Amino acid sequence: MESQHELEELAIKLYNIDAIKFGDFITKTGLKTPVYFDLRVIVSYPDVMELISTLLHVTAIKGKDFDHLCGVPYTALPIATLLSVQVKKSMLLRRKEAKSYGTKKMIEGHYKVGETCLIIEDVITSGSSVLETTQDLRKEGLKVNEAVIILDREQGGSENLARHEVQVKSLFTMTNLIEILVKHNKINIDTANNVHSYIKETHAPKIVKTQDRVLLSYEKRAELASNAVAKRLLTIMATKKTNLCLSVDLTSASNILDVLEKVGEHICLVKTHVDIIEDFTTDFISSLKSLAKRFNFLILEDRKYADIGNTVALQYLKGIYKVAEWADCVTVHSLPGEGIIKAIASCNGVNSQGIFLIAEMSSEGNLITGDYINETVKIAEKYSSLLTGFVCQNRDTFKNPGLIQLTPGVQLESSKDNFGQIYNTPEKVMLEKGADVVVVGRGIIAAKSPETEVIKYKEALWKNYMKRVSGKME
Ligand SMILES: O=c1ccn([C@@H]2O[C@H](COP(=O)(O)O)[C@@H](O)[C@H]2O)c(=O)[nH]1
Repeated sequence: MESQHELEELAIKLYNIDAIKFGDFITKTGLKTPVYFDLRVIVSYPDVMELISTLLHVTAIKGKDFDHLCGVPYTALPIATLLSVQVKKSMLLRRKEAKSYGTKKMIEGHYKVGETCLIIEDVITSGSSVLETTQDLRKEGLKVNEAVIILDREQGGSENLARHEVQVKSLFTMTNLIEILVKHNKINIDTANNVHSYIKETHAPKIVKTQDRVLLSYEKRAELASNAVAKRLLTIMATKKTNLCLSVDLTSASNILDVLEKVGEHICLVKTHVDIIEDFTTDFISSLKSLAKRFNFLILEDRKYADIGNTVALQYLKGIYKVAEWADCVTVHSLPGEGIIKAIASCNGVNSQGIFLIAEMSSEGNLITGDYINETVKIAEKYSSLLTGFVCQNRDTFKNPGLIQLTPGVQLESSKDNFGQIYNTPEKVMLEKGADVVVVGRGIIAAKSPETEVIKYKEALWKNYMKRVSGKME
């Protein structure tokens, strides 16, 4: 097979069936793009499906030694099926949600620990979907080191995956696909140049070189995040221009809703301790969720789970609070080990999931040691697509720019409360301590006018965020 000729034929077919569109589009993470790929339509075109699987076979798979194939759900599933038949290798199916009955398996099919699995995907941008599938397969003891892709958007996906030891081989990069379309007069040179500039602006090697996460903008960090909640939170922060999380540590449901009504437009996240509410009802949750939707903020239940996995799964799903049904994310101690993360992950499908792992605490005399912090970060690296970030106090605690540093213990003046809570200023946590999202509780809710106070915090935090991303830190 003359693969260049066939590749060009495929590019033209994809254009003709509207799998490639040019214009002004918004990506899943809320960013603008001049080109959009929708490869879901290919299932309606058997000739395109056949050409794709033949090309993937000939140019990317032939000669590779592997035991199984696994398509990233959903678009790549039929392609993986065709390939499995063509190359006579077994296929594995990764569920997006664990079954709620029976085996609760994430991976279907027959396999043995230590066997290798090749991943098949249609398009990669940040590489997060490939990474999620990789991590689920690795959890089962399978070896995953390669992914075969139809199109690499050249926005950092292959570099991110390489950092997780997954090598990417693609049929097209966005650059060569555009060249083919120009060559065959499908698009003009202006459209092509527009896409080239976009690739230059958004290509991630620049980002990868700048290892210091605190110098990157929240928009860029959203692209690098592999956890869906981290992506949403960073996008909200960038859109609303706020990195303030309000800790509504109030015991009356109506007081919580009143405060949120007044300050909702200024926050990106609300942090609850649901078990301190004396008049908790499911109506309260409905009102909380509708405020979150109206003002575009996420909900973090600061439950600080710390038991064995099985108990934590029950605490998260059951009881009167049913946290999994309404919280976008929860806080979790690393003390019991990685089982606690697996337990929360096994409950998925109930709500979009995020976990903030507690690496450090703001209280004086806490017992967390340097070794404990290092081991906590190691767990996080293993499960980075399940983690939204860390609750921590220092910029050196972790490096991964796709994770978020949530820092409590903040008031406008440095001080302490009567029980050892240590407060740093917005300037200090943003410029010295590396905070991304800053938690403020009593500084706002105990103020005479929370609606005035919230603006002071929001502005002080944002001013210092701008300072650090513009490189104007002293
Ligand atoms: O290390 C930690 C972890 C969590 N918190 C929580 O944050 C708020 C802080 O409230 P303030 O009124 O601003 O002190 C509170 O809900 C804590 O449970 C923390 O302070 N430190």
